[in-house]
Amino acid sequence: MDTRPFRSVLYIPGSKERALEKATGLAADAIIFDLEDAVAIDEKARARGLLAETLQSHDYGTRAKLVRINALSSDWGHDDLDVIAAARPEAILLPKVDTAAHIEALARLLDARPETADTRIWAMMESPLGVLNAHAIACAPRMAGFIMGTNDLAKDMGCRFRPDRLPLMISLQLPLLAAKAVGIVAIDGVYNAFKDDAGLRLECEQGRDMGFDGKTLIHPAQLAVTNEVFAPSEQDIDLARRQIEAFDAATQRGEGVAVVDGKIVENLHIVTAQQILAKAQAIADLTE
Ligand SMILES: CC(C)(COP(=O)(O)OP(=O)(O)OC[C@H]1O[C@@H](n2cnc3c(N)ncnc32)[C@H](O)[C@@H]1OP(=O)(O)O)[C@@H](O)C(=O)NCCC(=O)NCCSC(=O)C[C@H](O)C(=O)O
Ligand SMILES: [Mg+2]
Repeated sequence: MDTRPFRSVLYIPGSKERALEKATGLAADAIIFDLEDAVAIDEKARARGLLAETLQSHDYGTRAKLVRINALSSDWGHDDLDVIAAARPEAILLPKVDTAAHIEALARLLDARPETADTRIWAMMESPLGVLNAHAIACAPRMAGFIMGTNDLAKDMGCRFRPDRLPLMISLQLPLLAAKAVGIVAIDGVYNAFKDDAGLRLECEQGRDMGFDGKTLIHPAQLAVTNEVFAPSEQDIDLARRQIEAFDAATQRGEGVAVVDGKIVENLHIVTAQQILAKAQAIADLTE
Protein backbone atom coordinates (compact mmCIF):
# COMPACT_ATOMS: atom_id res chain seq x y z
CA MET A 1 0.00 0.00 0.00
CA ASP A 2 1.53 3.38 -1.04
CA THR A 3 0.84 5.73 1.85
CA ARG A 4 2.93 8.75 0.85
CA PRO A 5 0.80 11.76 1.85
CA PHE A 6 -0.32 14.16 -0.87
CA ARG A 7 -2.66 16.30 1.23
CA SER A 8 -1.23 19.66 0.17
CA VAL A 9 0.39 20.24 -3.21
CA LEU A 10 1.72 23.81 -3.47
CA TYR A 11 2.38 25.60 -6.76
CA ILE A 12 5.46 27.80 -6.77
CA PRO A 13 6.22 30.00 -9.77
CA GLY A 14 9.67 28.94 -11.02
CA SER A 15 10.57 32.61 -11.47
CA LYS A 16 10.14 33.62 -7.79
CA GLU A 17 13.39 33.16 -5.86
CA ARG A 18 11.88 34.16 -2.52
CA ALA A 19 9.04 31.64 -2.81
CA LEU A 20 11.43 28.88 -3.95
CA GLU A 21 13.55 29.62 -0.89
CA LYS A 22 10.61 29.80 1.49
CA ALA A 23 9.23 26.43 0.35
CA THR A 24 12.14 24.50 1.88
CA GLY A 25 10.47 25.13 5.25
CA LEU A 26 6.78 24.99 4.39
CA ALA A 27 4.46 22.19 5.51
CA ALA A 28 3.53 21.10 1.99
CA ASP A 29 3.47 17.37 1.23
CA ALA A 30 4.36 18.10 -2.38
CA ILE A 31 5.51 21.04 -4.48
CA ILE A 32 4.76 21.88 -8.09
CA PHE A 33 7.63 23.99 -9.42
CA ASP A 34 5.82 25.81 -12.19
CA LEU A 35 7.26 26.91 -15.52
CA GLU A 36 3.86 27.14 -17.21
CA ASP A 37 1.00 29.50 -16.41
CA ALA A 38 2.54 31.10 -13.30
CA VAL A 39 5.54 32.34 -15.32
CA ALA A 40 5.26 35.29 -17.71
CA ILE A 41 6.44 34.72 -21.29
CA ASP A 42 9.40 37.09 -20.89
CA GLU A 43 10.48 35.20 -17.78
CA LYS A 44 10.32 31.65 -19.19
CA ALA A 45 14.03 31.26 -20.00
CA ARG A 46 15.26 32.79 -16.72
CA ALA A 47 12.80 30.71 -14.68
CA ARG A 48 13.88 27.35 -16.14
CA GLY A 49 17.55 28.12 -15.42
CA LEU A 50 16.78 29.33 -11.90
CA LEU A 51 14.66 26.27 -11.21
CA ALA A 52 17.23 23.76 -12.49
CA GLU A 53 19.85 25.40 -10.27
CA THR A 54 17.50 25.58 -7.26
CA LEU A 55 16.51 21.92 -7.50
CA GLN A 56 20.16 20.94 -7.35
CA SER A 57 21.18 23.30 -4.55
CA HIS A 58 18.15 23.26 -2.21
CA ASP A 59 16.94 20.50 0.07
CA TYR A 60 13.16 20.09 -0.06
CA GLY A 61 13.26 17.09 2.28
CA THR A 62 10.55 14.47 1.95
CA ARG A 63 8.25 16.70 -0.09
CA ALA A 64 7.35 15.23 -3.46
CA LYS A 65 8.81 17.44 -6.20
CA LEU A 66 6.94 17.91 -9.49
CA VAL A 67 8.13 20.24 -12.24
CA ARG A 68 5.36 21.59 -14.45
CA ILE A 69 6.92 22.23 -17.85
CA ASN A 70 5.17 23.97 -20.71
CA ALA A 71 3.32 21.80 -23.22
CA LEU A 72 5.64 20.07 -25.67
CA SER A 73 3.69 21.72 -28.50
CA SER A 74 4.50 25.19 -27.10
CA ASP A 75 7.60 27.31 -27.82
CA TRP A 76 9.11 26.38 -24.45
CA GLY A 77 8.33 22.74 -23.58
CA HIS A 78 11.36 21.05 -25.16
CA ASP A 79 13.78 23.66 -23.77
CA ASP A 80 12.20 23.25 -20.32
CA LEU A 81 12.83 19.52 -20.44
CA ASP A 82 16.40 19.92 -21.73
CA VAL A 83 17.34 22.24 -18.87
CA ILE A 84 15.35 20.55 -16.09
CA ALA A 85 16.59 17.04 -16.96
CA ALA A 86 20.01 17.94 -15.51
CA ALA A 87 18.37 18.21 -12.08
CA ARG A 88 17.13 14.59 -12.31
CA PRO A 89 13.50 15.56 -11.60
CA GLU A 90 11.42 13.17 -9.53
CA ALA A 91 8.38 13.91 -11.69
CA ILE A 92 7.36 16.01 -14.67
CA LEU A 93 3.84 17.44 -14.64
CA LEU A 94 2.55 17.87 -18.18
CA PRO A 95 -0.15 20.54 -18.69
CA LYS A 96 -3.09 20.48 -21.12
CA VAL A 97 -2.95 16.71 -21.64
CA ASP A 98 -5.65 15.76 -24.15
CA THR A 99 -4.68 12.20 -25.10
CA ALA A 100 -2.41 9.33 -24.05
CA ALA A 101 -0.21 10.23 -27.04
CA HIS A 102 0.88 13.40 -25.18
CA ILE A 103 2.17 11.26 -22.31
CA GLU A 104 3.76 8.69 -24.64
CA ALA A 105 5.69 11.47 -26.41
CA LEU A 106 7.05 12.76 -23.08
CA ALA A 107 7.85 9.22 -21.92
CA ARG A 108 9.94 8.65 -25.06
CA LEU A 109 11.93 11.83 -24.35
CA LEU A 110 12.53 10.71 -20.75
CA ASP A 111 13.52 7.21 -21.93
CA ALA A 112 16.19 8.76 -24.13
CA ARG A 113 18.11 10.37 -21.23
CA PRO A 114 19.94 8.56 -18.42
CA GLU A 115 19.21 11.46 -15.98
CA THR A 116 15.46 10.89 -16.30
CA ALA A 117 15.47 7.09 -16.13
CA ASP A 118 13.38 7.15 -12.93
CA THR A 119 11.32 10.29 -13.59
CA ARG A 120 7.56 9.73 -13.30
CA ILE A 121 4.88 11.63 -15.22
CA TRP A 122 1.87 13.43 -13.80
CA ALA A 123 -0.85 14.88 -16.04
CA MET A 124 -2.94 18.03 -15.68
CA MET A 125 -6.57 17.10 -16.29
CA GLU A 126 -7.83 20.43 -17.56
CA SER A 127 -9.48 20.07 -20.94
CA PRO A 128 -12.77 18.47 -21.99
CA LEU A 129 -10.90 16.06 -24.29
CA GLY A 130 -8.42 15.16 -21.56
CA VAL A 131 -11.26 14.39 -19.16
CA LEU A 132 -12.98 12.18 -21.73
CA ASN A 133 -9.69 10.31 -22.34
CA ALA A 134 -8.79 10.06 -18.65
CA HIS A 135 -8.60 6.26 -18.46
CA ALA A 136 -6.28 5.91 -21.48
CA ILE A 137 -4.10 8.72 -20.11
CA ALA A 138 -3.93 7.09 -16.66
CA CYS A 139 -2.75 3.84 -18.32
CA ALA A 140 0.06 5.53 -20.29
CA PRO A 141 3.74 4.83 -19.46
CA ARG A 142 5.35 6.32 -16.31
CA MET A 143 2.01 7.79 -15.10
CA ALA A 144 1.92 8.48 -11.35
CA GLY A 145 -0.88 10.98 -10.84
CA PHE A 146 -3.54 13.40 -12.04
CA ILE A 147 -3.86 17.04 -11.04
CA MET A 148 -7.20 18.72 -11.75
CA GLY A 149 -6.88 22.05 -13.54
CA THR A 150 -10.21 23.54 -12.64
CA ASN A 151 -9.43 27.03 -13.95
CA ASP A 152 -8.64 25.80 -17.46
CA LEU A 153 -11.55 23.38 -17.30
CA ALA A 154 -14.01 26.14 -16.35
CA LYS A 155 -12.62 28.28 -19.17
CA ASP A 156 -13.04 25.53 -21.77
CA MET A 157 -16.45 24.45 -20.47
CA GLY A 158 -17.72 28.00 -20.33
CA CYS A 159 -19.08 27.22 -16.88
CA ARG A 160 -19.27 29.35 -13.76
CA PHE A 161 -17.55 28.82 -10.41
CA ARG A 162 -20.08 27.86 -7.75
CA PRO A 163 -19.46 26.79 -4.17
CA ASP A 164 -21.04 23.36 -4.89
CA ARG A 165 -18.96 22.94 -8.10
CA LEU A 166 -21.95 21.27 -9.73
CA PRO A 167 -21.01 22.44 -13.26
CA LEU A 168 -17.60 20.74 -12.89
CA MET A 169 -18.74 17.60 -11.11
CA ILE A 170 -18.53 15.13 -14.02
CA SER A 171 -15.19 16.60 -15.08
CA LEU A 172 -13.85 16.01 -11.57
CA GLN A 173 -15.30 12.54 -11.25
CA LEU A 174 -14.19 10.99 -14.55
CA PRO A 175 -10.44 11.53 -13.94
CA LEU A 176 -10.95 10.53 -10.31
CA LEU A 177 -12.54 7.23 -11.39
CA ALA A 178 -9.75 6.63 -13.91
CA ALA A 179 -7.08 7.32 -11.26
CA LYS A 180 -8.72 4.93 -8.79
CA ALA A 181 -9.14 2.25 -11.47
CA VAL A 182 -5.44 2.35 -12.28
CA GLY A 183 -4.11 3.10 -8.78
CA ILE A 184 -2.48 6.49 -9.34
CA VAL A 185 -2.76 9.61 -7.16
CA ALA A 186 -5.59 12.14 -7.78
CA ILE A 187 -5.29 15.75 -6.58
CA ASP A 188 -8.10 18.31 -6.65
CA GLY A 189 -7.82 21.75 -8.29
CA VAL A 190 -6.94 25.10 -6.67
CA TYR A 191 -9.19 27.40 -4.66
CA ASN A 192 -8.47 30.82 -6.14
CA ALA A 193 -9.64 33.01 -3.23
CA PHE A 194 -6.54 32.39 -1.16
CA LYS A 195 -7.62 34.62 1.74
CA ASP A 196 -10.99 32.85 2.19
CA ASP A 197 -10.28 30.08 4.71
CA ALA A 198 -13.93 29.14 5.20
CA GLY A 199 -14.51 28.68 1.46
CA LEU A 200 -11.26 26.72 1.16
CA ARG A 201 -12.29 24.41 3.99
CA LEU A 202 -15.64 23.61 2.35
CA GLU A 203 -13.98 22.86 -0.99
CA CYS A 204 -11.31 20.69 0.70
CA GLU A 205 -14.02 18.75 2.53
CA GLN A 206 -15.90 18.21 -0.72
CA GLY A 207 -12.75 17.01 -2.53
CA ARG A 208 -11.80 14.73 0.38
CA ASP A 209 -15.29 13.24 0.54
CA MET A 210 -15.18 12.57 -3.22
CA GLY A 211 -11.97 10.58 -2.78
CA PHE A 212 -9.23 13.00 -3.85
CA ASP A 213 -5.88 12.44 -2.09
CA GLY A 214 -5.27 16.14 -1.61
CA LYS A 215 -5.64 19.61 -3.05
CA THR A 216 -3.43 21.93 -5.10
CA LEU A 217 -2.71 25.31 -3.49
CA ILE A 218 -1.46 28.67 -4.67
CA HIS A 219 -0.44 30.29 -1.36
CA PRO A 220 1.22 29.08 1.87
CA ALA A 221 -1.75 30.46 3.86
CA GLN A 222 -3.80 27.56 2.44
CA LEU A 223 -1.55 24.83 3.89
CA ALA A 224 -2.90 24.49 7.42
CA VAL A 225 -6.57 24.02 6.50
CA THR A 226 -5.74 21.62 3.68
CA ASN A 227 -3.37 19.47 5.73
CA GLU A 228 -5.98 19.24 8.46
CA VAL A 229 -8.93 18.34 6.23
CA PHE A 230 -7.10 15.69 4.20
CA ALA A 231 -5.60 13.98 7.27
CA PRO A 232 -7.59 11.36 9.20
CA SER A 233 -9.19 13.08 12.23
CA GLU A 234 -8.90 11.78 15.81
CA GLN A 235 -12.44 10.42 15.44
CA ASP A 236 -11.53 8.64 12.18
CA ILE A 237 -8.53 7.03 13.88
CA ASP A 238 -10.49 6.04 16.98
CA LEU A 239 -13.27 4.48 14.89
CA ALA A 240 -10.77 2.61 12.68
CA ARG A 241 -9.08 1.12 15.77
CA ARG A 242 -12.40 0.09 17.30
CA GLN A 243 -13.57 -1.47 14.02
CA ILE A 244 -10.38 -3.53 13.75
CA GLU A 245 -10.67 -4.64 17.39
CA ALA A 246 -14.34 -5.56 17.05
CA PHE A 247 -13.78 -7.42 13.79
CA ASP A 248 -10.84 -9.38 15.26
CA ALA A 249 -13.03 -10.36 18.20
CA ALA A 250 -15.86 -11.40 15.84
CA THR A 251 -13.44 -13.46 13.75
CA GLN A 252 -12.21 -15.24 16.90
CA ARG A 253 -15.81 -16.16 17.66
CA GLY A 254 -16.10 -17.60 14.15
CA GLU A 255 -18.28 -14.71 12.93
CA GLY A 256 -17.70 -12.67 9.77
CA VAL A 257 -19.48 -9.48 10.83
CA ALA A 258 -19.08 -7.11 13.80
CA VAL A 259 -21.19 -4.13 14.87
CA VAL A 260 -19.62 -0.82 15.93
CA ASP A 261 -21.69 2.26 16.83
CA GLY A 262 -24.76 0.51 15.43
CA LYS A 263 -23.20 -0.12 12.02
CA ILE A 264 -21.98 -3.37 10.51
CA VAL A 265 -18.28 -3.93 10.00
CA GLU A 266 -17.18 -6.47 7.40
CA ASN A 267 -13.74 -7.32 6.03
CA LEU A 268 -14.00 -4.60 3.36
CA HIS A 269 -14.47 -1.97 6.08
CA ILE A 270 -11.32 -3.29 7.72
CA VAL A 271 -9.37 -2.53 4.53
CA THR A 272 -10.53 1.10 4.81
CA ALA A 273 -9.77 1.17 8.54
CA GLN A 274 -6.24 -0.10 7.92
CA GLN A 275 -5.72 2.50 5.19
CA ILE A 276 -6.80 5.25 7.60
CA LEU A 277 -4.32 4.08 10.24
CA ALA A 278 -1.52 3.72 7.66
CA LYS A 279 -2.18 7.25 6.37
CA ALA A 280 -2.21 8.67 9.90
CA GLN A 281 1.11 6.93 10.61
CA ALA A 282 2.65 8.21 7.36
CA ILE A 283 1.64 11.76 8.31
CA ALA A 284 3.02 11.33 11.84
CA ASP A 285 6.30 10.05 10.35
CA LEU A 286 6.65 13.29 8.35
CA THR A 287 7.02 15.34 11.51
CA GLU A 288 9.50 13.02 13.26
C1 LIG B 1 -1.15 34.58 -5.34
C2 LIG B 1 0.22 35.23 -5.20
C3 LIG B 1 0.55 36.05 -6.46
C4 LIG B 1 0.24 36.13 -3.98
O1 LIG B 1 1.55 36.64 -3.87
P1 LIG B 1 1.97 37.68 -2.75
O2 LIG B 1 1.08 38.87 -2.81
O3 LIG B 1 3.45 37.91 -2.89
O4 LIG B 1 1.69 36.90 -1.43
P2 LIG B 1 2.09 37.28 0.02
O5 LIG B 1 2.74 38.62 0.08
O6 LIG B 1 0.91 37.05 0.87
O7 LIG B 1 3.21 36.20 0.34
C5 LIG B 1 3.61 35.97 1.66
C6 LIG B 1 4.86 35.15 1.68
O8 LIG B 1 4.60 33.87 1.10
C7 LIG B 1 5.45 33.67 -0.02
N1 LIG B 1 4.66 32.99 -1.05
C8 LIG B 1 3.59 33.46 -1.70
N2 LIG B 1 3.10 32.53 -2.54
C9 LIG B 1 3.92 31.46 -2.41
C10 LIG B 1 3.91 30.19 -3.00
N3 LIG B 1 3.00 29.84 -3.93
N4 LIG B 1 4.86 29.31 -2.60
C11 LIG B 1 5.80 29.65 -1.67
N5 LIG B 1 5.84 30.86 -1.07
C12 LIG B 1 4.91 31.74 -1.45
C13 LIG B 1 5.91 35.05 -0.46
O9 LIG B 1 7.16 34.94 -1.10
C14 LIG B 1 6.00 35.74 0.88
O10 LIG B 1 7.18 35.31 1.53
P3 LIG B 1 7.94 36.27 2.57
O11 LIG B 1 8.60 37.30 1.71
O12 LIG B 1 8.91 35.40 3.27
O13 LIG B 1 6.92 36.85 3.49
C15 LIG B 1 1.32 34.15 -5.00
O14 LIG B 1 0.97 33.44 -3.84
C16 LIG B 1 1.55 33.23 -6.14
O15 LIG B 1 2.25 33.60 -7.08
N6 LIG B 1 1.02 32.02 -6.05
C17 LIG B 1 1.22 30.98 -7.03
C18 LIG B 1 0.39 31.24 -8.26
C19 LIG B 1 0.55 30.10 -9.19
O16 LIG B 1 1.43 29.29 -9.05
N7 LIG B 1 -0.33 30.01 -10.18
C20 LIG B 1 -0.29 28.96 -11.15
C21 LIG B 1 -0.86 27.72 -10.62
S1 LIG B 1 -2.60 27.69 -10.53
C22 LIG B 1 -2.99 26.85 -11.98
O17 LIG B 1 -2.40 27.12 -12.97
C23 LIG B 1 -3.97 25.74 -11.85
C24 LIG B 1 -4.36 24.96 -13.10
O18 LIG B 1 -3.45 24.93 -14.13
C25 LIG B 1 -5.72 25.34 -13.56
O19 LIG B 1 -5.94 25.46 -14.77
O20 LIG B 1 -6.61 25.45 -12.71
MG1 LIG C 1 -4.18 25.18 -16.08
